[in-house]
Amino acid sequence: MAEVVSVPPLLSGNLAFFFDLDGTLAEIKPHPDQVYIPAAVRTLLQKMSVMSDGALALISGRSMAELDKLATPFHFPLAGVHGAERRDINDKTHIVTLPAPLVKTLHEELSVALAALPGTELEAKGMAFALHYRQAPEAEEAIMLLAQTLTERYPELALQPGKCVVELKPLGINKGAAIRAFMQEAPFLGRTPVFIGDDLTDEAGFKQVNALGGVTVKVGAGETLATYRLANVRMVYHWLGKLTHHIEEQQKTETLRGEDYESLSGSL
Ligand SMILES: O=P(O)(O)OC[C@H]1O[C@H](O[C@H]2O[C@H](CO)[C@@H](O)[C@H](O)[C@H]2O)[C@H](O)[C@@H](O)[C@@H]1O
Repeated sequence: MAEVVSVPPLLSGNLAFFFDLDGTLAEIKPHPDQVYIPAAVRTLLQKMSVMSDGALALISGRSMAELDKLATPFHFPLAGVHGAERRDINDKTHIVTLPAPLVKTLHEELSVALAALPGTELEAKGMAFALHYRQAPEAEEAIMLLAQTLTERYPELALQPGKCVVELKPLGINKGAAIRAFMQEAPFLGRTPVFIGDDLTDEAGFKQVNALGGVTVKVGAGETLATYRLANVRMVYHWLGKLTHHIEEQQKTETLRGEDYESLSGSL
C-alpha cells in the first residue's frame, strides 16, 4: 500500500486527465439525481481538455448518458458503468453487455428484493445494477448479502462496493481497464496519465495509472493505492484551478520561446 503523503504538485509535461465523477468532480448528495458539476468547473474541464489536445476523460460508475448530462454543454471521451461503456475520442462506443435474459431476471429479482427493504433504491444501468442504501443504512447487511448471493449464482457478475451502494457489474470490468484502453489511443497515447477519484471503484484505476508511471490522487480519507491526496471536492476544484493556470502559463512561455527561435532563425 503506497503511503499517501501530500497534496499533488502542480504538474508539468504532456498530461492525460482522467476524472471520477461522484465524490470527485461533484459533491456526494442524498440522491443520485441531485448531483451536479458547477458550471465553472465544467468550463475548467473543457479548458483542460483543449490544453491537453482532448486527452481528458470522465471515468465513472454512472452511465454515459448521465455523464453527458452532467458535463453539458461539453462532450468528453467517457467510460461509464465502471468501464462497461466507453466512448473514445472519435465518438466510437465500446460496450460490454450481459445476456438479455440475465438482465431481465436480475431486474425482476432485485426489484422485488429492494421493495422489501424500505428506503433502498435500485438503479438499473443496463449491464449493471446499483443497490443504494444511503437512505436506509440499516439495510447495508441485507443488500450486501443479496449482492453476494447473486454474484455466486451468476458467474458473469462481479460485486462492486461503493459509498452507501453495492453494485453488480459484468465480471472483468473495471476503471483500470478503461484507462488502459484510452492510453493506447491518441490523443492519450504517449502522455502521462493523471487519475483523481474517491471511492473503492477508483482503486483499479489508481493501480493501472501507477503502473503506467502516472499520477494518482485520492479524494478524502481511507486506504488507497493513490500517491497523493486531496481532502474533499472543494480542494479538487481549488487544485484544478491552480493547475489549469499553471499549465496555461507554461504553454504561453513555450509559445514565446518558439516565436523567439523563429525570429532568430529568420535573422540568420
Ligand atoms: O464512479 P463514480 O462517478 O464515483 O460513480 C459511483 C456511483 O455514483 C452514484 O452513487 C453515489 O453518488 C450518489 C450521489 O452523490 C449517492 O447518493 C450514492 O450513495 C453514491 O453511491 C451513482 O448513483 C452510481 O450509479 C455510481 O456508480
